[in-house]
Amino acid sequence: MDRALSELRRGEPVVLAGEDGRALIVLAAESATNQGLNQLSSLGAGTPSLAVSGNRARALGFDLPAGQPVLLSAPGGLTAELARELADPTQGTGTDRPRAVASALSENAAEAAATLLAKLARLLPATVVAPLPKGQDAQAFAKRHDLMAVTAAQVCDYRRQSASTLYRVVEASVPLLDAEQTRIVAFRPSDGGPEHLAIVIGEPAPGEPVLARLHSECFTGDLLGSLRCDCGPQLRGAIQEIATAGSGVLLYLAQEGRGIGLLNKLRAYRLQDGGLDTVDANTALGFDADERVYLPAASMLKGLGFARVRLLTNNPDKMAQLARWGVEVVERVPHVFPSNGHNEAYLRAKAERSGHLF
Ligand SMILES: Nc1nc2c(ncn2[C@@H]2O[C@H](COP(=O)(O)OP(=O)(O)OP(=O)(O)O)[C@@H](O)[C@H]2O)c(=O)[nH]1
Ligand SMILES: [Zn+2]
Repeated sequence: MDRALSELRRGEPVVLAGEDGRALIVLAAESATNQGLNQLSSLGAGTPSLAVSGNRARALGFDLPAGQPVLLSAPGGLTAELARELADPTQGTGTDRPRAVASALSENAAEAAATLLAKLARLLPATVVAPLPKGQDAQAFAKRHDLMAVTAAQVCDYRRQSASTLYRVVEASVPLLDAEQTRIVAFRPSDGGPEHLAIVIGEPAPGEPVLARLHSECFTGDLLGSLRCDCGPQLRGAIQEIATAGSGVLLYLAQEGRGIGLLNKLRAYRLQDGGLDTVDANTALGFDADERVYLPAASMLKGLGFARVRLLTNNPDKMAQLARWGVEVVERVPHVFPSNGHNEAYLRAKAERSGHLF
């Protein structure tokens, strides 16, 4: 899977065997070149089309269900430029919709796995796809053409699989300005995927409910002090609050931009500057409003000996997901900071559209 993700990022095709018995040759729309599309045409059995999420299709103006994958075909032929424009609302003129014809696919179509594969590669959820010639075995075809091959089952199971293989790599003492008695415990999945950190302050007693904060990475807010969001104050505020309480743990989770990745978050910011709120910007790009998964967080907490938490959060989804993955949230501790003159609309959207409890 990780090799397939990196192939997609490099603009190389990957073979994907669907649950529906069909197999596709897949290119990520945002890294596709015309040379790649030609290669797809000559390898595949049909004209390449663009697979997008239902959210992206709706943003393009097609009246189709949000949750289903959609196939866009271009009557005049799909070029790399058109694929990118259809995939990326921050590119092009926004007048491409009439140049594409949309058809909704079933939820378990191989194209849905192709979209998820692009998301896992931290790319826009849109792929150029061509069906494998009839009667071809996906593995044998990939081997013959020196391509990576994955199955839809591997794609759909990737996050769970990755979280279940997280292991402790190293632990070191790192005194912090606001919490001198701090250690960082680093976790890595066995496939070499994203690493997550547990920042353990003081000596929380295993078995007792631990004061915990799940913090999703925010390069702009955490490191640069961006005023567009509330992440910086929430990060430092959590460290201070845990230190004041005596002990606790902050998980620093590698899921930037609510799981869409930093570059896509910057794309979402462009759309927000054009008038969309934080939720609509995500869906216009083709993502869900929130793509985060807290299974790695639950695995890390349990790995550290904590099955019960007092959770610093305003986000009900964090509590629901932790409970689902076997960590009991015995109490929610509100984690609210004053707005700063730039993030009012963002905070309002969190409360009104994402159900945050302010
Ligand atoms: N896609 C997207 N992500 C954003 C935006 N603003 C902030 N983020 C990301 O949102 C996440 C915020 O994470 P958290 O503070 O842990 O979560 P939260 O949902 O705000 O929940 P609580 O703070 O626990 O109440 C970080 O990954 C940020 O990078 C935005 O406009 N778009
Ligand atoms: Zn932020």
